[in-house]
Amino acid sequence: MEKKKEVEAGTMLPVMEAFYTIQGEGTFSGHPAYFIRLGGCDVGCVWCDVKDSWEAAKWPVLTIEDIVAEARQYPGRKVVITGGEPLMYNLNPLTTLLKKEGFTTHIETSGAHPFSGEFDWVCFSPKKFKAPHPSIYEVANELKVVIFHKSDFDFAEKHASQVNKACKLLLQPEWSKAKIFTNEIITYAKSHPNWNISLQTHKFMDIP
Ligand SMILES: C[S@@+](CC[C@H](N)C(=O)[O-])C[C@H]1O[C@@H](n2cnc3c(N)ncnc32)[C@H](O)[C@@H]1O
Ligand SMILES: Nc1nc2[nH]cc(C(=O)O)c2c(=O)[nH]1
Ligand code: SF4
Ligand SMILES: [Mg+2]
Repeated sequence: MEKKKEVEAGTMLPVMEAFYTIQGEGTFSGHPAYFIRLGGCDVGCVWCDVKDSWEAAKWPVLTIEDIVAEARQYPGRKVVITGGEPLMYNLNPLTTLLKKEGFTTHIETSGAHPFSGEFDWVCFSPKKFKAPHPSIYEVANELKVVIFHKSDFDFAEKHASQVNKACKLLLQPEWSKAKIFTNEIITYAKSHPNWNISLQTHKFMDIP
């Protein structure tokens, strides 16, 4: 099969980078995990911290067998699929293989494309720049809203009203605005205790 067809089928995927680190954000913050960062994103967040990932064509296209073989080199068995926007791709073949090899599968997504893949943990981080696809709301395990502007608290509540009942609710300061918004987020969580705070702890630790 030619590469383009393989990518459409999800049997080959553009990989910007893959690295073994500590999950810095969300419910699993502090847990060792192997990150697979897929290339390509069409959401266009002004404050995105990996704008380099946006152009899919820049990154090598690898077979899912090679991607999983690399992950197996490390002792951890949690894999986080991120990007870019990983749901631009059919993630069924990659996650099926990861699970067959004994990995627990997590995803970081804006939800802007139809959901695919078999995941143990779904982090849904909706964006104003491209509306989520309806398929994400019932599968999300955590709703992680980045706070960049005052209006993002209302945006967070709007999405909280649409996710499933078990979904955890997290507010994460946008990194460059953290000085301004962290106090507001603390005040908000104390008065709306259904919300918890997520920080990008890997940036404080200066690790990938
Ligand atoms: C780079 S994104 C990749 C996955 C997917 N495209 C998404 O946005 O969820 C990974 C996580 O980082 C968050 N993020 C990106 N830039 C950020 C920033 N400047 N400050 C705080 N969080 C950020 C996103 O909201 C998302 O939860
Ligand atoms: N350590 C670490 N934790 C993370 N959690 C989500 C990340 C992401 O970019 O998806 C990320 C990341 O880039 N590094
Ligand atoms: S959806 Fe994710 S990868 Fe895409 S621009 Fe936004 S933060 Fe960056
Ligand atoms: Mg990151």
